[in-house]
Amino acid sequence: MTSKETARPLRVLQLTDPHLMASADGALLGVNTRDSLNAVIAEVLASHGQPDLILATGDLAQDGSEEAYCALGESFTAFNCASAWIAGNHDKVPSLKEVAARYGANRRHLVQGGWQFILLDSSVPGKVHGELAESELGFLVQMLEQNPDVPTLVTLHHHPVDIDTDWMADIGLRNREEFWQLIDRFPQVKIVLWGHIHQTFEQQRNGVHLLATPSTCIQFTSGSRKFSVDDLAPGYRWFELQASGDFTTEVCRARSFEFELDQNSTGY
Ligand SMILES: Nc1ncnc2c1ncn2[C@@H]1O[C@@H]2COP(=O)(O)O[C@H]2[C@H]1O
Repeated sequence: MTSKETARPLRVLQLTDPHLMASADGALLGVNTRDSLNAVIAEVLASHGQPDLILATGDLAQDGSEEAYCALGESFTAFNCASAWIAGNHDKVPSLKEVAARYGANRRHLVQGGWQFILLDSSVPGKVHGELAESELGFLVQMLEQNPDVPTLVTLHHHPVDIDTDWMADIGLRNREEFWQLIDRFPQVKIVLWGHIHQTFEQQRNGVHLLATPSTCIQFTSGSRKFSVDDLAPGYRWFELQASGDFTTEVCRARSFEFELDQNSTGY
């Protein structure tokens, strides 16, 4: 292997909140969610090419159906790499895990390209908000203690900090203080990444980059007090991770996807 090859960054794709449904016609506020996911995937391949790893960060299905998870797996066959799927509030964990296992995507820990990826399940059956069970927090600590010198990305579905979108204040991660007390003990954590908020979010906290990403279907209006959807195109997040712990990231959108969003909706 040449020195140039060893310096190649790990290319990681985050796809989030696709809200797929059992029916191929399934739509959220007028947007066909399979079509929008496939438009995002086409944009990834045209703009960035093949990733080395895909993180699918929850609300993979709107209806928790096996058909929806199979549709996700089939869409991901456009990529040559592994993916890892986590649950959001709309998912049904048993079905998700069963189908994810068929696609080799039922993973909660990976070490690749000199980075560690820890995937946490913050879903609470029947609830919109998130919470990390003791078992998830224990797993997080165990992995961080076992890999003290490995730059780390931690991902979950729910937002673990306040965002400037008031109607979402009560539907983030409830036990976030416990989460941050743990993260604060481990300086190798470089990134905390989530979905759920259907919008771009980028901040820093104690040197940790806090990142969230548009949905592959509909978008919520940043800064809105009430439920509100924005007509921004579906999107994804791309990372280039160096083994040193340095990284770049950007959010991109499916530029040629045409859709008619029901902007008068007051919720779903
Ligand atoms: N008008 C609304 N007010 C509050 N919450 C809502 C409203 N409409 C939908 N929701 C919930 O808020 C969630 C935010 O993102 P989800 O896609 O998880 O699913 C959404 C619904 O469960």
